[in-house]
Amino acid sequence: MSAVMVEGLRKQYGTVKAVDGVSFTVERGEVFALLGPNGAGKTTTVEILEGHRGRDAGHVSVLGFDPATGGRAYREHIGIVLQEAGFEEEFSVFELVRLYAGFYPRPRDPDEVVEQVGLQDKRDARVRTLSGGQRRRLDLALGLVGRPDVLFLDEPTTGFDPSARHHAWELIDGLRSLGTTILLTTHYMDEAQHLADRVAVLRAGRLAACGAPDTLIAAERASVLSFLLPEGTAAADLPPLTGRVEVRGAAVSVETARPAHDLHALTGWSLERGTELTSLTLSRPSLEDVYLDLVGEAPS
Ligand SMILES: Nc1ncnc2c1ncn2[C@@H]1O[C@H](COP(=O)(O)OP(=O)(O)OP(=O)(O)O)[C@@H](O)[C@H]1O
Repeated sequence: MSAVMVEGLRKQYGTVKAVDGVSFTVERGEVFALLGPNGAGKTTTVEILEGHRGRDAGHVSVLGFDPATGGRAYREHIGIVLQEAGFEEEFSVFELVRLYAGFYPRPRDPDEVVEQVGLQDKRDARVRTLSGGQRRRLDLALGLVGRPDVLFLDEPTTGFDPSARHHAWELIDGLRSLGTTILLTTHYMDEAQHLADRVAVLRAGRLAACGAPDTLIAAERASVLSFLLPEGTAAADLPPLTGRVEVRGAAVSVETARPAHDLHALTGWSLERGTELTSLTLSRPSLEDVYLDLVGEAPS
């Protein structure tokens, strides 16, 4: 059985269709990222899965529970890291993590968790004295401490400095290797590409695409070969290529679904003529390129 099953999910606020017939599954042990511009319906979807919001229609199951009616038994199996968690400001980091550990039947060791998220230096600091990034790490600690089977991470690294982000990625990779199923939302495409086994792109409450990043990239976008025309040659001299050739001055780019074939034809042609293909590059499209094609705007 999949860890998460969503079928025909709908949620409307007044006239706004926040989630408009969304279906997907997340397998056990998978890291799954929900992507989409502001207002696309990511948080609404995740909060319905967490049991924090009701739905208007559709079927939802997480670990066999309906989040709307699963109650405490359900919540003992999940961990939640919210975008804006309100904390007890006068607690110390350790006290708060230990308090949360007490809510779960088989928690992780609070000291280990504090160390895992890189807050050991702040173990005894009051929560109110933490920086924004340190608070986000505390959020992560509170989500982890209950040893959840499914962990929901809403924009887990927003506000992190680059090294804290890489540290969080390692932590999430580590949780995956322990078999934790992770559903995260993010606006960082490099994060999704690095962490997620599969991604779903939401646009205006609907699923625009779903699949492994590499599969989506291969399906949606060709690779681009670029180089400078050797001196004394013209575009008309180029060998037959499968891709679409664009020439601007001496700069040639070839958008191709068969990069090995076209690269071979070009390098063979160049060697035969005793020339060099200066500035030759083969660029692999990124998830961000595909995302922009799908949602028609920059990630926000
Ligand atoms: N409680 C609410 N009342 C009314 N409208 C809401 C409510 N919550 C969300 N919406 C609307 O539903 C739509 C989807 O919002 P949601 O927060 O799910 O998007 P999101 O993809 O998480 O966006 P972001 O990237 O900004 O977090 C938006 O148009 C939003 O204004």
